[in-house]
Amino acid sequence: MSTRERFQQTMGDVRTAPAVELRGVSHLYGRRETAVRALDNVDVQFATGSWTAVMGPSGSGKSTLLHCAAGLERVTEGQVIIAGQDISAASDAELTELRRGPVGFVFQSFNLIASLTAAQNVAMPLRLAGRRPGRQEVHGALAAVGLADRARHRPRELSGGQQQRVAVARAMVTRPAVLFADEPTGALDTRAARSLLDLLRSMVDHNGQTIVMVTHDPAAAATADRVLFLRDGRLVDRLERPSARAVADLLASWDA
Ligand SMILES: Nc1ncnc2c1ncn2[C@@H]1O[C@H](COP(=O)(O)OP(=O)(O)OP(=O)(O)O)[C@@H](O)[C@H]1O
Repeated sequence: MSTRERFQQTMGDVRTAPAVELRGVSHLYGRRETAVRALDNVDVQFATGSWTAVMGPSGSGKSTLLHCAAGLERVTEGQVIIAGQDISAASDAELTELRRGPVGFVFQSFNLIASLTAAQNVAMPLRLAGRRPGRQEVHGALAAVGLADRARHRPRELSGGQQQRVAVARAMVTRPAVLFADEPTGALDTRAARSLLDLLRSMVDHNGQTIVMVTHDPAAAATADRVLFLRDGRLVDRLERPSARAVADLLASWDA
């Protein structure tokens, strides 16, 4: 194989490499007899430019999976590889760096700072990383979520759906390789939820964003490319390009 062919093959591998990979990941909370095995030997890959929904009963380990995959929680066993970097052995300082760069997080409760404007909230991750936020950068992130005209508004002057869009802009301003979302539509009404899901869909389709999202809502899960089902800390099922009906049927079959 020529050098050029080898180079092209390597570039192909880089492009098709998963954005996040969990290898044999287990996570225990507590110690000895009181320990809870929240994740049990999970192997999964999240392809670059794909959107995965994670579902399962309460306590099945969904948030733990998200937190371990994002480097917010250290795994007890196994490896987590984000953007080609094994973070399992990363130092606390390296994990902090990771949270300021390759990973973005959106929570159910928005978590915006009430006293700051939308633009100041979006600028916060850049400031925390020691950077002086550029006006274009911050306003570009707000414009991308359809809120260019709300930059000076404070969270209480925005609807729930708009606040969650600000949270998405804040997560995206550092251009993370992966956006993790924990019940992002959980506090929104049906219309605001739909609009947020459409925004996430277009980020995947038009920008090649990778998204991993925990949800209880079959309609939200059906907007993703793939749904993974967790039970007792194990991946027990998956659906590709699911309909809301298929997701709801599978959930119902577990309760039966
Ligand atoms: N900090 C903690 N200390 C001890 N046990 C914990 C802790 N966090 C979670 N657990 C336990 O780990 C298991 C998985 O919890 P996790 O929050 O990941 O579930 P989940 O599927 O996200 O649940 P829910 O849908 O209710 O949010 C549960 O049994 C839970 O009680």
